[in-house]
Amino acid sequence: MSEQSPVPSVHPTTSSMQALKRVRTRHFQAAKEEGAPFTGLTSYDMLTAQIFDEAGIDFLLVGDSAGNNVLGYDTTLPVTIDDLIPLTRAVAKAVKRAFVVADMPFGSYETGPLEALHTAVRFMKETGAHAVKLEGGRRSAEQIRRIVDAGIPVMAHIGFTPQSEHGLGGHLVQGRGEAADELLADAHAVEEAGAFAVVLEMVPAEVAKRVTAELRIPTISVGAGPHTDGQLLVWTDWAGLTTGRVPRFVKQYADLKTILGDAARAYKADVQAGAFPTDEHSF
Ligand SMILES: Nc1nc(=O)c2c([nH]1)NC[C@@H]1CN(c3ccc(C(=O)N[C@@H](CCC(=O)O)C(=O)O)cc3)CN21
Ligand SMILES: CC(C)C(=O)C(=O)O
Ligand SMILES: [Mg+2]
Repeated sequence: MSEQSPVPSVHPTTSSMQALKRVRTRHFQAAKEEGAPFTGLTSYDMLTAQIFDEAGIDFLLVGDSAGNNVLGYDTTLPVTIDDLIPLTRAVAKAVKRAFVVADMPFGSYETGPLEALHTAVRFMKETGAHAVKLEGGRRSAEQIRRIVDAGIPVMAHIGFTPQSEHGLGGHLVQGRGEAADELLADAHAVEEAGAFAVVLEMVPAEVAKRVTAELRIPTISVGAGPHTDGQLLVWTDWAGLTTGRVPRFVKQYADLKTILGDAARAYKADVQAGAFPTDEHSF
């Protein structure tokens, strides 16, 4: 690093987000303008939320991916508001710095702006989350507008939207070829509706780059390449805990499946061998 141009304290070399007491919506905007990428992970419980918060992860999404990762469903479709409220409350209570986003589940906003507002109000009132997220571009624009007008920040989510996996015909990359224009239209629609950020899921990197350049609001990649303003991963994929198919866009930063499996086998072997518990574990 060159020492020739001292960096003013208001513009640290990494990100001005790191020093924040609490991350707020304007800081995502500032990060985009600074070109300092921010990070998010999903979280569904207090302990992971504390760990990720202390590690400096900027936002935690209490995703409806809890359906796959906590509740034992094959998809996110059966997940309800009542399933997510206690998980979101636990995450919001656990963090000091991270921005907490509550994911609105399938069937909680599609009928119209008032249903969407009612759901968003429930999450804000009952969980302590700082924003809500919902899926869909142009089709969800009125819902986004109504929630934002009530003073609730909205994170949009376009590209591959897991709640419509049957309509989309599987876990497929969105916005390829001619469909890039559709994706751009969705991105502009959510920005105009007042979303403070937009998740791009499973979108070609070059298309995500174009969206990021055209929008004023920050873009967040989950399987949309490196040219966005932030990155997001499902924590169980990222930590190597997922037992099912792990998407190609995931980088595994740990191997928790092996660590926990080895620990379970060692515990069982110790008990069978009389090696646990010993006097030091007894009263
Ligand atoms: N962000 C995210 N969204 C999801 O919907 C999701 C996760 N993560 N992680 C856990 C499960 C597993 N899912 C997925 C999603 C995509 C692929 C996948 O491998 N897709 C192909 C792309 C196919 C194409 O070319 O269109 C790939 O090669 O990555 C696998 C599992 C869905 N679930
Ligand atoms: C993958 C992200 C964007 C999500 O919606 C979830 O985890 O539920
Ligand atoms: Mg989700």
